[in-house]
Order: sequence, then C-alpha cells, then structure tokens
Amino acid sequence: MSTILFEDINVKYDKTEQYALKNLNLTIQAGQIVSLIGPSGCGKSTTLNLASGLLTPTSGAVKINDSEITGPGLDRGVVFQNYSLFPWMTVLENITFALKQKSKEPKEVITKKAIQILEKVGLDEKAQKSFPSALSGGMQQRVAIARMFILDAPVFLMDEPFSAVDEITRNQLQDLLLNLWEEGETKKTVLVVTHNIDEAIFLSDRVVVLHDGQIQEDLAIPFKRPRNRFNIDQEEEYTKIRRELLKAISGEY
Ligand SMILES: Nc1ncnc2c1ncn2[C@@H]1O[C@H](COP(=O)(O)OP(=O)(O)OP(=O)(O)O)[C@@H](O)[C@H]1O
Repeated sequence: MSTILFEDINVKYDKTEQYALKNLNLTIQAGQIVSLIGPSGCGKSTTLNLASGLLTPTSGAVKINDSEITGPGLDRGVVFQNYSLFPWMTVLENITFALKQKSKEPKEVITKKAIQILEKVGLDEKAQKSFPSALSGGMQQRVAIARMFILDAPVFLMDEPFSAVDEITRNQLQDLLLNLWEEGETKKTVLVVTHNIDEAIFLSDRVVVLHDGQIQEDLAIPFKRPRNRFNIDQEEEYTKIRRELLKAISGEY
C-alpha cells in the first residue's frame, strides 16, 4: 500500500510570474480515494503531474512512502481525460502491450488475462478487436480503466477521467471504477482531478479544494462503502458537504 506525500511544494512554471502551487502540504493516505477540485487554473493538474513524475517541483518533494518521485514509473497508473490509448493498436493489443512491459509470462497467458479484464469491464470480442477510434468515448475509458487495473500499480492518478462523456456513461464509469477498486485485495491509492462536485463526493474518502495554488478546504466524506448514488444524495450530510464544497470552490468562505 502506498501513501502519496506532497511536502512543502512550490511550483513556478518558466516565464510566469505567479506560483502555480504555493507551500502545498498534502498527504494521500494509502488505500484512500482523494479528489482534487477547484476553479480553472487553481493547480489541480499541476498537482497530479507532480505525482505522475511529469513535472518536478520548483521546491519541496513529492514522495511515495519514503521514496522521492523523480519521474514517471510503473508504480503509478495514469488515466487522462482524452483517452490514454495507442490509436494504432487494437483494444486487445493496447492491454497486452502494457502487460508485456510488466510481466514475463508467456504470450498466451498475457492474452488470456487481457481478454478477462476486458470482458469484466464490458467489452466484447468485437470491441476487443477494434481500434480505439471505432469506440465511443465511454468505451475507450473502459479500456483505459481496464489497463490501469491489470497493470496493478499501487497508485492510480486520474485527470478528469470522465469529463468527456455524457452523464449516464459518466455514472457507469464511476461505478466501474469503484467496483474494481473495492474488489482489490490491497486497496489502490487514488488521486482524481475533477470539476464535478457530485463525482468528487461519490468517489472519495476526502475532497480537497484548491484555490490559487493553495489548499482551501479538505473535507472527509463519511458515507459508507459500497456507495449507492441514489441513497447518499438523499442524506442531510450530503447537502451540507455539497454546499461547503461549492462555497470553497467559488471563493465564498
Ligand atoms: N506549462 C505551463 N506553463 C506555464 N504556466 C502553466 C503551465 N501549466 C499550467 N500553468 C499555469 O499554472 C496554473 C495552474 O494550472 P493547472 O493546469 O494546474 O490548473 P487546473 O486547476 O488543472 O486548471 P483546469 O481546471 O483549467 O484544468 C495556471 O495559472 C496555469 O495557467
């Protein structure tokens, strides 16, 4: 199990005056799902890119357990908004290619595992043989989620993973993510960037609101798992949390 630690982080991009992140201290406990939310430009993707190793902080350190992150690594699975698949490979090849990087098992075993996970996320043989461009956005994100789970990294990083799909598909993908996460023997540590308050509440153990590169609010989400979206939004606590987050996001404190 892996804890992600952001320690005294400052980030200033080249040729900019402002700091994108200022004195950020944040710990994502092992096995927790934490959402980052906040207005456009507040530093959500910058924070996620630090954890993925695509970006180095100007000062401070990002660690997984005791090890400082110095670049991308197989210990972190990543899903972006605009599908992280190789367009020149079929869906099945996208999964087997990823698995081959990690596993020395025979080709037949790898193919069998890939087919199993794709069936589990609801992609039949026809979809498996298709190229990503022939699939809907929702189906492509199913492939990206399948790949993330089969690679079995202890940390998942997701940048607006469901924002390009319609609301029904979005709900289905959230359920898929939570079902796979709950099934896991060792719980993955998940950091999700989203613009959607209801998504953040439904998925998360904690929701962190960023504002101008600083933490504005850090709220625990108390609802028991497994969650049912049609039950939790009836609870009084839900309305209270939603209101609190909305206020923090819009800068009314
Ligand atoms: N490559 C870059 N070069 C210069 N400035 C950047 C770069 N990337 C981000 N920034 C700036 O850093 C700040 C934080 O950006 P970031 O993308 O992390 O915000 P965000 O909260 O993810 O925004 P959004 O919700 O619009 O995706 C913004 O002011 C942005 O303009």
